[in-house]
Formats: sequence, structure tokens, C-alpha cells
Amino acid sequence: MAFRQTAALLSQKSKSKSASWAARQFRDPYVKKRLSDPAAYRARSAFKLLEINDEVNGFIDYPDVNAVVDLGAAPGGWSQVVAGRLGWGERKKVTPSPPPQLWDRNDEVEEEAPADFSVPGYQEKKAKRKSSKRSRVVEAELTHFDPLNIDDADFLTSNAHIGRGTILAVDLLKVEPIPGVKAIQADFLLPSTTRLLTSLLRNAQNPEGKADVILSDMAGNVSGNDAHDIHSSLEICEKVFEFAREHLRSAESIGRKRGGVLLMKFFTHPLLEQFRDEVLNPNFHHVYYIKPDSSRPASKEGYYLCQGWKPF
Ligand SMILES: C[S@@+](CC[C@H](N)C(=O)[O-])C[C@H]1O[C@@H](n2cnc3c(N)ncnc32)[C@H](O)[C@@H]1O
Repeated sequence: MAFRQTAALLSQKSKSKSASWAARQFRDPYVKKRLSDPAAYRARSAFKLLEINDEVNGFIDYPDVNAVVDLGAAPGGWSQVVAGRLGWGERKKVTPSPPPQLWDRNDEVEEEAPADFSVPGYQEKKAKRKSSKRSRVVEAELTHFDPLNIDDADFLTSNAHIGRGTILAVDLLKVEPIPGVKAIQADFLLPSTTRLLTSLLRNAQNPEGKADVILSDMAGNVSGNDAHDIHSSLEICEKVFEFAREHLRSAESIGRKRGGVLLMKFFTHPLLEQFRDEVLNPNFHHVYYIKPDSSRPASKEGYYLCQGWKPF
């Protein structure tokens, strides 16, 4: 006989989950830092990018970095970091307030990353994924096109200054305006989104529509099915790599051995190690596995920082 939990028990459980989440947030040094930092980053994850960038040769800071694509950008912490490094407007200090709901959701996604499990081989799974239909469709919508975000009155009246380059931020969710950032609300996995990104990258200074840095902090919603979740992470990584193959500027054309950078999040699993060995390693001069201190130890997320694009 199958038992179902009563509504009362479920609600008790969810209350205790919220309480433990709140207690953890209260203790978290990065949440405290985010709320008190004059930079006022929208998401705790901003510190992960800062940490990776500042500790691994400041790849965003080179003056030749002029086009950056931020995939899975909401609520916008990474884009804020990039915009700041490319010289865009000053951010204002905010009054500490409870962490935004948007981040809470993403944070829980990280924490609930799948545990280890066994699955059949990489190639079979890859073929199966390709044939499966996507159930979720979000058409590309450019939410903020103006590079100066001139409809942002606050920005105009503040002492913000104008930076350089093109920064594209893509997410299923809306990214509120950030000076210097073009936000696109869309499903990155749809071909229409990559077409839109291509057209937005192209301009007189960048006729080929290349990006100097591609960032991906994307993670799908955790379904509770380990096999599904790990394959969703792999699917995202593969799509991001395909995008990089078309759009990343090569180390050779930049004239720096570490030029042409791809930073991507993944969930730790042997299939993702295989992906690194077979796909990333041959195409970059340097590939690092990074688990920033600001990434919660319980989370199975990690980052591959790939530097020096040398198309195979
Ligand atoms: C951990 S959050 C990113 C946080 C962000 N780096 C920041 O600093 O604010 C992951 C994001 O990936 C987005 N995402 C997941 N799958 C996506 C997809 N297929 N296309 C676009 N965005 C996606 C989610 O909506 C979520 O906002």
C-alpha cells in the first residue's frame, strides 16, 4: 500500500525547511557581505565570479575584453561584476533587506544538486537527450536593448560613468536594468536565442560577432531525479560549448595565450569529467576545475575555467 503524506505534515516540513534555510542565510558570510557591501550585488553568486576572476589572472580585466556574454544571468550579480570591470556606472549602496526571492530559489537549486549515481555511457545518453523533446519554451525577448539603459532615470541622475564594450545577459527570468548590460529574457537552449545573441554581438568594431569572454552560471531546476538532473547539467554545458565554438574569439586572434575565455558551471559527476577531457581540454590551452570558497561546500556545483581558445 502506498502512503501519501498529509497536507499538514508537508506544510510542517516546508516550514522547517524554510527555517533552516533562513538560519543558514543568517550565518552565511557571503550573504552578510552582499548585504553590506557598497557594491550592493544582487546575488551572493557575484562573489564566486569575483573570487575566480581575482584569483585566476583577472581574465575579465584585460583592456582587450570588449564583448562578454553572461548566460543564466538573473538576478544579475555576475553581470554587475562584469559591467563594473568594463567601467560602467557606479553602483549605489542599498539598505540591507531580506535576500531577494529570486536568489533563494537559485540557491536551493544548488543545494539540491544530485547525489552520485550510476548511468550508462556518455554517448548513449547524449543520443537519447538529443531525441527528447523540450517541454519548456521561452521565446527570446530583448528586455533592455539600450547599452546605456537610458530609460533608467536613476542611472542618468547618478554620477555613473560610461564604460566600454558589449555585455549580453541571458536568462529565462527577467534581469532588471544594469547600466551597460543588454538583457535578453529567453531560453538559451533555443536556436532563436543564439541567433539573437549573434546579431547583438555584431557591430562595426566586431563584424564577426565574437565574444572575448563567455560565462555560464546556468542550472536547470532540480527535478529530484538524479539521472535527469545530471543530464540537464551536461546538456547545458554542451550547448554552451557549441555556442563558444561559434562565438569565442581565439587566443591567436587576440594575441594572448590565455585570451578567449569560457567559464561554466556544472554538477560534479564522472560524465562531466569526461566532457572536460574530451571536449574542453583539446580546445583550450588551460582548463581549470574551480570550487570557489564562496560556493557552499554541500553544493555539488563546480566551475570549469577554460582559457586560451584554440579551436580543435
Ligand atoms: C545560479 S542562477 C545565476 C545567478 C547569476 N549568475 C547571478 O550572479 O545573478 C542560474 C540561472 O540560470 C537560469 N537558467 C537555467 N536554465 C536556463 C536556460 N535554459 N536559459 C536561460 N537561463 C537559464 C535560471 O533561470 C537562473 O536564473
